[in-house]
Amino acid sequence: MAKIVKVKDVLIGEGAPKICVPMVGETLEQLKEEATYLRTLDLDIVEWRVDFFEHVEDLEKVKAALHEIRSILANVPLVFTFRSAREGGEKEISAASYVELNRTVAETGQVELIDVELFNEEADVKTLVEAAHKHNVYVIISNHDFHKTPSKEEIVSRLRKAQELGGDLPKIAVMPTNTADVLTLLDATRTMAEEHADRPIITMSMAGKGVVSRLTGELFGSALTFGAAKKASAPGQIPVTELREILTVLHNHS
Ligand SMILES: O=C1C[C@@](O)(C(=O)O)C[C@@H](O)[C@@H]1O
Repeated sequence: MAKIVKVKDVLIGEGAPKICVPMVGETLEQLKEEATYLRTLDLDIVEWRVDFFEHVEDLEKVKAALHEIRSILANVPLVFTFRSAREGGEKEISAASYVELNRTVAETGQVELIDVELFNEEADVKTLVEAAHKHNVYVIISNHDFHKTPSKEEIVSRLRKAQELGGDLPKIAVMPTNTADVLTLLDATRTMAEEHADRPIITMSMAGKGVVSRLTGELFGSALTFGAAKKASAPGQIPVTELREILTVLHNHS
């Protein structure tokens, strides 16, 4: 893992994993409250999980909400994520709407990163990477399996594909059914980070069994981890204050 991704003042890929906290508000009021609360926490990056937003299919309302969120968050880097229902999110939209939504937001210049799911048409992924990069927006290319943990080879191959497609931060989240699955994810992370990646990667094993993978990224090669504020966006996210303490202990003693 060589290159560092610098997002505003945050260096992803250097030192302890950076902490990203999702916003999951459904209304503009809830989002404003959430953003205000997040400003009081020790975190590095905020993710807007726009699939929770009641007006996600109205681009004007998405842009207006983004404007408000951006002004509250000030200099905190923001990831824009529409997580599809098939990958553990709240809603499903057409491929055309997905591209339009992400392209429009990337063009506003009000987010630093967008999350694009790997399992879209390859041409759509490429279009979004190009559009984002044109506006100096980084791209997380992500994949989620909420039911199982694929083999090590499959995890590495998906991360490599995300890298090949131009993702600045290849990411995968998988569900363990036993502790061996957690080891599979950690081993895949180590192999990808040490042997194939020329950029930071993000991995996690979800739910209770997988919590350890959200803490040990510095050792095994995952550069960013998701923590919860009031409400988690996926199983296994621990409160952000505890997360920072553990990451710091592991950083200072490794
Ligand atoms: O992809 C991810 C990772 C995640 O699913 C997690 O397991 O922490 C949480 C999501 O909000 C985010 O978009």
